[in-house]
Amino acid sequence: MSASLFPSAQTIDLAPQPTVESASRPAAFTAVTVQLPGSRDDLLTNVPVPTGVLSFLSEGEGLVGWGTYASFTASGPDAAAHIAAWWADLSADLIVSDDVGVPGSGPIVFISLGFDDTDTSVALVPQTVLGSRDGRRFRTTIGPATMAAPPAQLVPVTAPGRISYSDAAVSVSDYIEAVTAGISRIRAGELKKVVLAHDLVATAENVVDERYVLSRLSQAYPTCWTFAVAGLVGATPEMLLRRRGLRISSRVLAGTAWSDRAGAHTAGTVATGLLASSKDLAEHAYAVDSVASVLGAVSADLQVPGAPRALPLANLTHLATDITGTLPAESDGPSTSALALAAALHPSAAVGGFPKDVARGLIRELEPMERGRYAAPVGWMNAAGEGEFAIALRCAEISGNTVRMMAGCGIMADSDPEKEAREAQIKMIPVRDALEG
Ligand SMILES: C=C(O[C@@H]1C=C(C(=O)O)C=C[C@H]1O)C(=O)O
Repeated sequence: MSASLFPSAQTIDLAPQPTVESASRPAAFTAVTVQLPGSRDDLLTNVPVPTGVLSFLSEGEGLVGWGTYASFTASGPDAAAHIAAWWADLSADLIVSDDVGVPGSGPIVFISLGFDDTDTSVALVPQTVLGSRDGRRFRTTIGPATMAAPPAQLVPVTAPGRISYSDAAVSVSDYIEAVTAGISRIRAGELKKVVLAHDLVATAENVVDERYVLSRLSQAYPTCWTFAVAGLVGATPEMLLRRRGLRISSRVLAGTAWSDRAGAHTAGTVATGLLASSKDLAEHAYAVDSVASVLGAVSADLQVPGAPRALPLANLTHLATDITGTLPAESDGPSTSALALAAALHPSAAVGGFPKDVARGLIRELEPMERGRYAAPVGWMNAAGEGEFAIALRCAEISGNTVRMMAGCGIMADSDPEKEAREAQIKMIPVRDALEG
């Protein structure tokens, strides 16, 4: 965990304070966004610090940030609501100047929620954000009105060096046992689907430079969202909730196949098999229904495709459904912010199971590890409640030389435990490859 930045408080911090000392707090805090000259260089190459990096990037567009203007942690069932209230207060106090006016310009907060009520959720307002949207570059600086944009003293990126792996809380054989138990419970009629995960620790020779991992992830998985918040770093293919103006969308994934033969994904055979797999289609349908039922309650025109498509990534192929809708202007408010909607969707059946509460209980019982912020919403939001929250997958918690990876699979009545264990291994490849360079 990002222990240096965020002590793992198990209680809600009810009196959050900006990290700037209130005694020395000047009268005005500003968020100033300026347009920068057009540039095609990778945003990550501009991040001056090796750790505490903030990132939310896809196809070269998005946001990176560093420095802490303010931070907040919370846990419990209302963690997201506490973060939302904190952010509303904090952003209301900022004097904003934004000549750019694109998604992500102006003041923003990066948020990474905890998976379960006992896991700590983190919110962080950076001092500096660099953004790229629709070909436009911008920089936002948040701080005292008198503060100039801090000069970026770029610390050179370093490689992690030799990597060794060891079991973490749930080894592969423990995982196979847990999946076997999950299958029995499904067959006994307790639930229909449960998503079970396990972890693996990589130890690097050197302190891990988050930029090294992020750059490699974004190059290998350009269509995924390369994210970093408080040491949780990954490249996820799954968008839980995006909100722009009143438009909302979600990319639901569940159902996975791969080939051990290089290049087989693009050949289409994996996709064809996946689209014909009744196990994967049923697993996918639970995930789609779990998202559509929540968003259908807030959007009268929700569009849900009748069948999934295949989404090939470099290491595997998923079944994917893109859902879109519009929020009614008259009922818009804090309950329909991107964060509130992401929290209401979490955990979707893509990472929890069905029925939701039974699956959550079974995960606690069969998975003897803390998910922390793995498999929970991660992203950013502005003061108007627009933003993007992906599901934190294909990721790891980085702390010093230690990198804890987590990955899991949707378990159904007809799952094969050995195959699910193999799938979880394949889902760890993105971070392993990024570390090994
Ligand atoms: C749980 C993970 O991935 C999820 C599970 C999937 C599956 O079981 O087919 C597919 C995509 C994700 O929704 C993970 O990557 O750890």
